[in-house]
Amino acid sequence: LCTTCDSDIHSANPLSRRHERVPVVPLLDSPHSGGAASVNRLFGKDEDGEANGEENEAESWILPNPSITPNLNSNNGASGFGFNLNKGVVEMEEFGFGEAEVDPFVDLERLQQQMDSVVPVRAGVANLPPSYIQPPSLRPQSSPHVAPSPSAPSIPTIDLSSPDPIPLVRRACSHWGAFHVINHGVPPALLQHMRSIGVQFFGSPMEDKARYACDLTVGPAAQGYGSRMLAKDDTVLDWRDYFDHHTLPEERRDPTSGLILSPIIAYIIFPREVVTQYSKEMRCLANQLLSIISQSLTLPPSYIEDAVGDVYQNITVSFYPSCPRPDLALGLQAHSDMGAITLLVQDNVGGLEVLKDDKWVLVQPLTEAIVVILADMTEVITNGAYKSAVHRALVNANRARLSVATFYDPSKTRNIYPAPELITAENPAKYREVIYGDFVKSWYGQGPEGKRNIDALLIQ
Ligand SMILES: O=C(O)CCC(=O)C(=O)O
Ligand SMILES: [Fe+2]
Repeated sequence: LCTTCDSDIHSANPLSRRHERVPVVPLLDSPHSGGAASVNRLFGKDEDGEANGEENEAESWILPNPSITPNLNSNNGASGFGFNLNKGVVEMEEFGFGEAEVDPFVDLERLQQQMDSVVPVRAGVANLPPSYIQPPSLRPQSSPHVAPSPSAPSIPTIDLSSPDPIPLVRRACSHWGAFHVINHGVPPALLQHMRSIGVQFFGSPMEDKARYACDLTVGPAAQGYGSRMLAKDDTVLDWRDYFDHHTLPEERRDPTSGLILSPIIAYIIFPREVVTQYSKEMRCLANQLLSIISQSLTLPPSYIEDAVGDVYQNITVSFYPSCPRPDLALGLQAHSDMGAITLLVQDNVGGLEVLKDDKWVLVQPLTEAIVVILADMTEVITNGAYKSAVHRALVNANRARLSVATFYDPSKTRNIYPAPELITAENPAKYREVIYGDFVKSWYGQGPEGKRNIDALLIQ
C-alpha cells in the first residue's frame, strides 16, 4: 500500500488507528542502498514509494515455488516439515488462535501479544503442551546456577582492536569456550538490520511463514522456516521457531532448496542483499578469530581454517516466543555446536546460558557485541586444548527473544582429526578421526544431550 492508502485503511479501524508506523532500520550505507530508498525496497516499493512486488521476490533470500500452493488444511507433505504443519494448525485452533492479523512493523514486545508461531504460544499459563515439558533434571532451575548479578562471573569480553588479543583469546578459550567480542568490525547497523528482518519475518502471519517451511526429508538443518531440530519424534520439543539460511559455499544458495511450500509473497522476507552482506562479514570475522585461536596454540594463523577446508556456513535466526511455563520448558536444549565456531548475535532480552564448571551462567546481552562459541570440531582439532562450550537458551513468560547464529562448519566429506603438531608422547591424541558428515548424522540422529556426540569420539 502507498502511505495514503495505508493510513486510510488503518484509520477505518478504531484500534489500528492508534498504531504507529515505524519502519525497520534503514539499510546500510552502500552504493546500492541507503535511507528512504532502501526502506522502500525493503517494503516492496520503488523509489517513489509505489508498490513493486516483483522486485521484492527477486531480492528475497528464498524464492517462491509457483507450482505449489499451500493448503494448511491438507495432509499433503505435512510429515516432512521442520514441524508438523497440520498438527501446528490444529493446536493453534484448539487454543482459540485463529488467523491473527499481524502488523509487520511491530516490535518484539508488541508482537508477542498477537503473533502466531509453530510453538503453541496461546496455550495459556496452565497449559504448556506435554511435548514441551522437560524432564525434571533438565528444567531451568533444577540444575546449578550462578545467580545473575553485576559481579557474577560471566564470559570474558575481548576487544579485537586491542594491540594483542591472542593471550586474551587463549585465556577465554581455555576457561570458557565462549566469549564476547567488541570492536569486531561488523557494522552495528548490519547486526540491527538482520535482527529487524527477523522480527518482521516471525511477526508475519503463519500462512505466510509456512510458505517457507523447511523440508526435513531432504536432511536435517534444511533451509527455511521450522521448529523441530531433530528428526526423531520422541524428544522434548524446544520452545523455538527458526529460519535457516544456507549461505556458503555459494552453490548452496539455491533459493528453493529444502522448501516444501513457497508461493507468492506480498512483502519481502530476508532480503538477499542483507543476508549476503551478513554472510560475508561473518565469514571474515570467523576467519580472523580462527586465525587468532590457531596462533594462541602456536599453530600457523591459517591452521584451523585449513583443517576445516571449504567452509559450510549456515545462518539460523531463532525466535523464542514468550512461554506460558518458562520453568518447565527450554528454548533450546543443552548442546555444543557441531562445527568449528559459531558467531551469535542476540537481542537485549537475554536467555543464552553457558555451562561453566557444571554451573549455568547467563550470557548478559551486550549491545553491539558478538558472542563467539567454540564448537566440537575445534575441540577435536586442538586435541581438547580448547573445549566446545555447552550452552542452552531459556525462555521467559513476558518477552519474546530473537537471536542470529552463524555457523562455520567443515564440508560433510571432510576428515577432522587432532592437529599432529599438538600431539606428543605426553599428550597423545585424545579424539578419533571423524568424517564430519558422520558426526552430523549422529548428532541429528540421537540428539545432542550436552556433549554426548563429541564424547563418543574420545579415545579412552
Ligand atoms: O539463541 C541462542 O541464544 C542460542 C542459539 C544456539 O545455540 C544455536 O542456534 O545453536
Ligand atoms: Fe548452539
